[in-house]
This record gives sequence, structure tokens and C-alpha cells, in this order.
Amino acid sequence: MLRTRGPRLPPTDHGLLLGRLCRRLFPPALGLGRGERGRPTGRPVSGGRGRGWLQPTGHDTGVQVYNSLTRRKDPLIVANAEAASWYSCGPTVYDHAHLGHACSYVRFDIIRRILTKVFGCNVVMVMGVTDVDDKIIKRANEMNISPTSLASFYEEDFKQDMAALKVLPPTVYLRVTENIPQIISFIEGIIANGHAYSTQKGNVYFDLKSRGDKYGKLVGVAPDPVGEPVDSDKRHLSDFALWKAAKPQEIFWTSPWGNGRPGWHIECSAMSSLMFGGQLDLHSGGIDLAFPHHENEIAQCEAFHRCKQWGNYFLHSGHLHIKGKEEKMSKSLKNYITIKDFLKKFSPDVFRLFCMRSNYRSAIDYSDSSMQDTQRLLLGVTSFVEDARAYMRGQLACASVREDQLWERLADTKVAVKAAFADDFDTPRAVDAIMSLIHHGNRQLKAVTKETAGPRSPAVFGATVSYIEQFLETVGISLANQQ
Ligand SMILES: Nc1ncnc2c1ncn2[C@@H]1O[C@H](COP(=O)(O)OP(=O)(O)OP(=O)(O)O)[C@@H](O)[C@H]1O
Ligand SMILES: [Zn+2]
Repeated sequence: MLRTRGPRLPPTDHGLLLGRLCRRLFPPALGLGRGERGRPTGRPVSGGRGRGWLQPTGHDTGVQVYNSLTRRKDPLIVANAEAASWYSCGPTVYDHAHLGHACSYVRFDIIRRILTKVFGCNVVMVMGVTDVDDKIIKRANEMNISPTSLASFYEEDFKQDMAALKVLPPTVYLRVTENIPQIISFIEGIIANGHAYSTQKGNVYFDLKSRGDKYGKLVGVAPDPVGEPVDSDKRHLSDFALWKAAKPQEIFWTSPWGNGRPGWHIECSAMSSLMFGGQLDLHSGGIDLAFPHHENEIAQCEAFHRCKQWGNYFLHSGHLHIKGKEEKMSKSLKNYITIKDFLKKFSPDVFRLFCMRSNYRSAIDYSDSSMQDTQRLLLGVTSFVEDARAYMRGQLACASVREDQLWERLADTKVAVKAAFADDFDTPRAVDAIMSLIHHGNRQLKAVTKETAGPRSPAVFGATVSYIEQFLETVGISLANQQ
């Protein structure tokens, strides 16, 4: 639902119900990234990033989160714990998903689970699916099929891969092609508010100058006009497209400006607003999306809603690289491992634990040896749990156990894990705390002969196993079927 100081948008069918849950006007300011899908480019702007971030009011989750808008850890305050609003940029569906995508979506899935299960937020997550764009059209032409068939095939494929990785589906997926009238209304609103203009060629551009020094809250750069065609119909070369006039033979929708299709950035602004109106708690994506994509989303939304701050927290995940390679794993660079190929060798739980061993913001090096190392770590957990169970059943005789120490370790671990999660979802620290608990548990489980066995302390091992299982369940890892 749009709250609207700008023009009104018709809600989508899916959006209607959930959109009602999430109101309250509110506000936002970081990044780095790529040009209209590709070039890392931009020039510094005055004013700029982090300036004037408004701390939201509402429910303090107890988590300190690294906010790309301020480039520091801020207390994560959501408007309403019963419906914390989260918009996630989804895939552009023109090829199989790879481990880079897996890394980003698994990391945010872990964060979502922690927010829900440890910090009691009911998260409403919307994921936008880009099912029409230049790359989709190009690939469909090469394959001699319609862009719609291509996109729907790869969207389904993406969903299957995510399910295989145990990534929880968003509360709702919104497809660009199912929201074109809403996107058009959104563009009309930006034009009406004086921040966009149409051209004779049937394009609509965001008027960057109209934002004054307000553009650049996130990354602090403006799109670099280098490479713009000489016959560009933009008023200023840094302006970016909201609506693109159709080229001959291209898929199009009718609009007040002629036949065409939406620009990339506007999709996410419009679809997020359809669900959550003029205020958004959390927005996530890979770091490449910070600029220009998220920067432009901010400009569009604040121009449409005429508000000072639209998204309150921007979370960006670091890239997955093949070990030793500079570039991120990427469809366009053709240097990728598909999720399906990966899952022939390793379990989704191993991948999840691998993701947890680094902070979600850091770049991550993929190699088979680091996966094998993580596999061994998970096997270590499984074997501790099996030994502890054998002990509980009386099948493993041990010397007397320092029970008081184990109880104390268990209590300390619980505190340490929660503190790590509350500190910007510090999963490596949480994993270390669990591994240390297991290390101490293992030290007490020294097998001896039945004759020399000491008094038994099954309860403390029961409590430890139960807690470890609960921890793993929280982050989406299951110990069953590990090999
Ligand atoms: N190597 C990677 N590591 C981490 N995240 C990635 C990687 N590649 C893509 N992502 C993230 O996956 C999400 C979906 O990306 P999208 O489908 O737009 O991919 P893309 O960037 O167009 O693909 P590619 O770069 O492979 O051509 C985005 O949040 C993006 O930042
Ligand atoms: Zn997006």
C-alpha cells in the first residue's frame, strides 16, 4: 500500500494484504557499485553520504547493525516488531543461479532467521524479480524464444535452487512484468513532483539536478556520464532512465510516453512502495548493488514520497570470489559454479556453515579445500553429538565429569552467541563459541573401561546437545544426513 504524499498507486493483489500490515511514515542516507548493470563507475558529489540520517523510532531489536547509509553500526530499530519490513533485490532471471547468488541469499537468510528466532521480529520480506531487462532480451533473442518464457524458466530454476539451499522463500515475490501499471503510476508521481521528465523519443529520466545536494546519501557519487551515446536525449548526462522507449522488435508495454519498459532501478522503488508505502525498515543486496542501484532507488523513493528518509537500514553482503581471482563470481563474466553442480559435491548445510565462518559483509574466497575444511568441522559437531548421546544412553563409559564446569560453559556460550548475533550478526564469533563448547564437552567425554568409569552426568550433556541443535536449527543447519 502506498502511503502517499505522492500520487496513489493501485496495490497489487499480493501486496494488498501484507501492505496493510506495514505502515508508518518514515524516513533515511552509503555504497559502491556498478553502472547501468556493469561498470563500477561514478563521480563524487557534494553533500553526500551518511549525512543527516534520522534514527527511526519504534521497536529496538537489541541488534547493532552495520548500516551502509551511515557506515557504522546503528541500533536496529524497526517501526513494528510484528511486521518488520524488508525489501530484498532479487535475481535477474536469464541464466542459472551460481554460488555468488547463493552466498548473498544464504547470508541474508541466516540474518533473517536470527532476527526472527533470536530477536523476535516478524519479518515481512518482499523480493523483486527482474523478469524483463536487456540481458534477458538479448539471451532470449539468441535462443529464439520469448523473453517471458526465458525469464519464467529461470525464475522457477532460481526458486528450486534456493529451496535446495534451504533459503526460506520471501513472504512474497513481486515480478516486474506483473506490476507495470503500478510502475508507470510511480513514474508519473515522480514527474508530478518535479523530479523526472519525458523526452520526445519516449524515454523518461530522473532529473538528478532536481535533487540538489540530496543525491548521494549512500555512496556519495553520481552516475558517470562517460560512455553515454552522443545522441542522448537526457537533459544532463548523469540522469538515469525510469522508462526506456522500446527498440524495434523489443518486448514493450504501452505508457503515457509511448511503448517501452521500465528502467531497472525504478522497479524496486515501485515494488517496495507497493508493499510498504513510504517507509522501509531494511533493504538488502550484494555490495555491487549499492551504486548506482540502491542510490537511485533512494532518490526515486524520496522524490515520490516527498520524504526525508525512505529506507532506514541498507545491508550489503560481500562478494564471493573463486580463490585467487580478482573478479566476483558472475554470470556475465562466465566464471561461475552453478548451485546445482556445487550440490552434487557438498550439502547445503556445509555451504551454510561456510557462509557463517565469515562476516556477511566480507568478501569470501571459494575453494574446494575450504569447503572440505568446513565439512570436517560439521562432522566434528555430528560426532560430538553422537558421542554425547552414547554417553547419555550409558553406552560410553567415561571418567567422572566436571559437571559444574560444563554447566557454566553452557551458560556462557548462550550469552556469547546471543551477544555475537546482536553485534551485526557476527556469525564467525557465534560459531567459535559453539566449537569451544564442543571442545570442552569432548575433553570430558574420554572413554575409559567400564570398571574405571566415574559417576554419570547425563543431564548436562543432554542440555548441551539440545542447545547445539537449537543453535543449528536457528541458522538453518540440520545434523541429520551429514556424512
Ligand atoms: N559473486 C557474487 N557474490 C555475492 N553476491 C553476488 C554475486 N553475484 C551476484 N550477487 C548478488 O546476487 C543478487 C542477484 O544478482 P543478479 O541476478 O542481479 O546478478 P547479476 O549481478 O546480474 O549477475 P552476474 O553479475 O552474475 O551477471 C544481487 O544481490 C547480487 O549482488
Ligand atoms: Zn533492486
